Amino acid sequence: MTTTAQDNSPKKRQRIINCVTQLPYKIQLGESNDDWKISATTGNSALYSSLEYLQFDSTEYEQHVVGWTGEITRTERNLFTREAKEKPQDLDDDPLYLTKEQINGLTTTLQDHMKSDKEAKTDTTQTAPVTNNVHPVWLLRKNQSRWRNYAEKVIWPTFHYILNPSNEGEQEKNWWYDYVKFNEAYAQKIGEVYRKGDIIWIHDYYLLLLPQLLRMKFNDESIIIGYFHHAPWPSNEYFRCLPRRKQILDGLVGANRICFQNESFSRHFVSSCKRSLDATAKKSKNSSNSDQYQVSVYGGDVLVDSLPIGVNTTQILKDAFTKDIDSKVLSIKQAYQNKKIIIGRDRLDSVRGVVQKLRAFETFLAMYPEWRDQVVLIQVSSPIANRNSPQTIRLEQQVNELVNSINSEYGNLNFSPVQHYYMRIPKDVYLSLLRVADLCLITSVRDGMNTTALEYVTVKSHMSNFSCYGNPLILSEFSGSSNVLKDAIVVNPWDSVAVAKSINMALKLDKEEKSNLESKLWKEVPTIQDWTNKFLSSLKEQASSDDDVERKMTPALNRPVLLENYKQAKRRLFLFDYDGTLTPIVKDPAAAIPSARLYTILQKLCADPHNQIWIISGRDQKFLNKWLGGKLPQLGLSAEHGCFMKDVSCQDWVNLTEKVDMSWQVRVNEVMEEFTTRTPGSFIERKKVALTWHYRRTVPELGEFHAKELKEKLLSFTDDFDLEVMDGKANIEVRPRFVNKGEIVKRLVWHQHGKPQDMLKGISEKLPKDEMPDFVLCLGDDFTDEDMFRQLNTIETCWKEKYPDQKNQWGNYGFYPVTVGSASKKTVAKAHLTDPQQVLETLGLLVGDVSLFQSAGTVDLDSRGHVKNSESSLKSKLASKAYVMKRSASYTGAKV
Ligand SMILES: O=P(O)(O)OC[C@H]1O[C@H](O[C@H]2O[C@H](CO)[C@@H](O)[C@H](O)[C@H]2O)[C@H](O)[C@@H](O)[C@@H]1O
Ligand SMILES: [Mg+2]
Repeated sequence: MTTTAQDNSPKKRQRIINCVTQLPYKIQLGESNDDWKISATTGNSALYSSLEYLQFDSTEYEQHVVGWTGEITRTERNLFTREAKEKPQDLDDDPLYLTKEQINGLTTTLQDHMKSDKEAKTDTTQTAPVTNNVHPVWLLRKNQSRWRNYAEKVIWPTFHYILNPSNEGEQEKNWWYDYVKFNEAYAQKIGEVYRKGDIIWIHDYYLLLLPQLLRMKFNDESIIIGYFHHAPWPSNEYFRCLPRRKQILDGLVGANRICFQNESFSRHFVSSCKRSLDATAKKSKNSSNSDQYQVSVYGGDVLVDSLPIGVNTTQILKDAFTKDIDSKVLSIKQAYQNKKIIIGRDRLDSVRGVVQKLRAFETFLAMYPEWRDQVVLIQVSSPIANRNSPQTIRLEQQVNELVNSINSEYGNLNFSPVQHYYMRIPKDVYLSLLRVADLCLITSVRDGMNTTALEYVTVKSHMSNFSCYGNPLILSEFSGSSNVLKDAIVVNPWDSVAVAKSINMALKLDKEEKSNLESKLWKEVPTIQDWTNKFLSSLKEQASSDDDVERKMTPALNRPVLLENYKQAKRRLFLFDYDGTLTPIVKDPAAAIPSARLYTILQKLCADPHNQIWIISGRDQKFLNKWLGGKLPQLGLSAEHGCFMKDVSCQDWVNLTEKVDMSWQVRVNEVMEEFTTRTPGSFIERKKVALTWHYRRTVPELGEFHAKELKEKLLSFTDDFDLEVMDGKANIEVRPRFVNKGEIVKRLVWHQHGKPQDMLKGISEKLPKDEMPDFVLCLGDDFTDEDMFRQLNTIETCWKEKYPDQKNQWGNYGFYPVTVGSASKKTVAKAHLTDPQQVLETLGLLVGDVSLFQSAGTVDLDSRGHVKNSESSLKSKLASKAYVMKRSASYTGAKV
């Protein structure tokens, strides 16, 4: 018998960086500025129980939580009782200048809090405690709720099918800038925490830009980012109303996996990507037999699917069946003796359907007089944060009016059929209500997942003394939960009569019918442990499958560095491809003409004497002259992938292929014509030298199939002529091998900056470094542009040897070879921008045409959300110092 040695060493756990909108704590600051009060927040119970599970019970993962501190409020002591209570101070006016020590102090307090939670909650020591695992995002500024505005006032309504007139006015623009900064602040914090091999998990719609920002930040091809969307995702007809729809989608598709609460939300998302990003998608089934999509966008792939969130069923049952709650259940029962109890608990906002519920209940009492005086509806409505908005005030009025009218119509001096509590209730009261209920009524008109429904079914799965087992649930078909709890009594909340009939039917169910329903429903409740593990293990799988194929992810272009380098450089060279880089790809080549915005930006770039701008394209001279050279003679042009050149501020073209034998054109043309006849919709673009066969307008499958065949046929004889056959974007191009875009780049970089070109002369590698460019931005989208990037990389290697001491402050020579397309595209470029729109935004940034916060990833921020080293950042630092001095003086009695 052989024995195997047991490995007792602790297993290395997979690190997870879990990014949530807000840490699960409410943070209050006492008058002394050092006295922190930390308590658990309410809401988001499902998500926070997933954090708890990873924190306390998971042996497989080491969790690090990154989250905003939330609005920090101040407390003051009551003079008589000495009790601390929230100061009714306007948060908008509190600048919250905290010193580094105070911030560190609070971070430690939060970490200790988490640790003591662990000690209190676990009785096992199977996992090593991770102490430094709470990483607060500090965004201390006046008006702390500013960070919520865009998410809550623009995104949330649209995602819940509420269209507010958006005029992209000043206010909304500022909200957007704050939203961008909020996401940037997370990227920065994650930058401090991230280690190679970590999995990053991002939650919900406050952080839609974060996936792409992280790609931009980390030069780590193996980084795995998962995003879970807790809210509904609307149909594209709604989503496309968002003025920033493209930036939002661009931000999200930086993730490897995007997951939703149900299949219809993921379908809507895919449709938004198809319409707004021109993405394609392949549908299949995942291991749980639900739809998943491989969405190809900007040449890379993202996995999109759904996984409904769950609740911590074990904990709920443990908490709900205690002696204390038994006695609470009994008191409620006694208060409503011989009456059926219907319960509802919702946030009072326009989508939770409280108004619909009350209308349905009113209809029920009208339709079924026999139930009057026999049924009570206990409705708990919790107030939302922004109670002062006109919509909320109107909603409160509507609810009050309905409650009053039902109670005056169907109640009497001793009894009111609707008991409305407009307040937040403690957990034990909530659990008592779930237990005591004969029926739970959920009539939301839109939600992602209604956890009350899941918690109710969980509680009803348990036998207890009060014959509360298995009571039914009425659930709105518009709630995300109806996709999960398929055996609930599903209703349309807008149809009061149908809901009334369902209430009647539900209350009349006998014990056996109820028990049957519950046993089906109970099986349908997902647990939070399962949800967390499934989500993370699929990300782990993705990470390991990507290891196999040695996936290389290209980081997004670091725009703060680019901008800084641009400002400092004196000899700037721009090398731009045209189609797919400066203009989007369109069906008809003749229609791909420069936009007014492109002209403006090129004009501004050209106007700076430090800049030399070249367009290096596959297009012919005629096209480039007509649309670019003719309008901006300062541009240098190169046509047909390097066959022709026109220097900056010069009219004449030089043909670099003059001495080449062109007899191959006849043969290539013949073959291309044969394929054009066989492939309806295809055509040949005949340039001076190159020939291009286009198949964008064919039936896609046929075009692709014939393109492959054509390429093989051309390759069989092109070697004899030393030709290159290139796979372009829905085209096959042929041109002489010895010219390519890389050759042009070589000539332009190894050149005295600003001096005219001698096109027929070779290059000299003996030039002093300070006569050549100190900033080269090279942008291209296509296979042929790789020659440019490769050339720049070669020159960089050469310069490293030749001029090792002449690097700039970033440790390089200012070369930016950037591909236009997704991060997962195969390229030798060092960075990527997603599409021509992002190209223009980036160039706009350089010429001061675009605000720093128009799009994400343009600047670095300080911990208060100011641009690092900017005037406002410095001002804020000074104000903070003055504030701290004043405070300490007021404590010591000294004068400042
Ligand atoms: O080097 P580029 O400036 O990127 O030019 C490459 C080719 O672009 C053009 O074709 C491509 O763009 C068309 C317009 O969007 C599109 O309809 C076509 O399917 C693409 O292949 C151009 O027609 C070619 O001559 C260029 O070589
Ligand atoms: Mg191109």
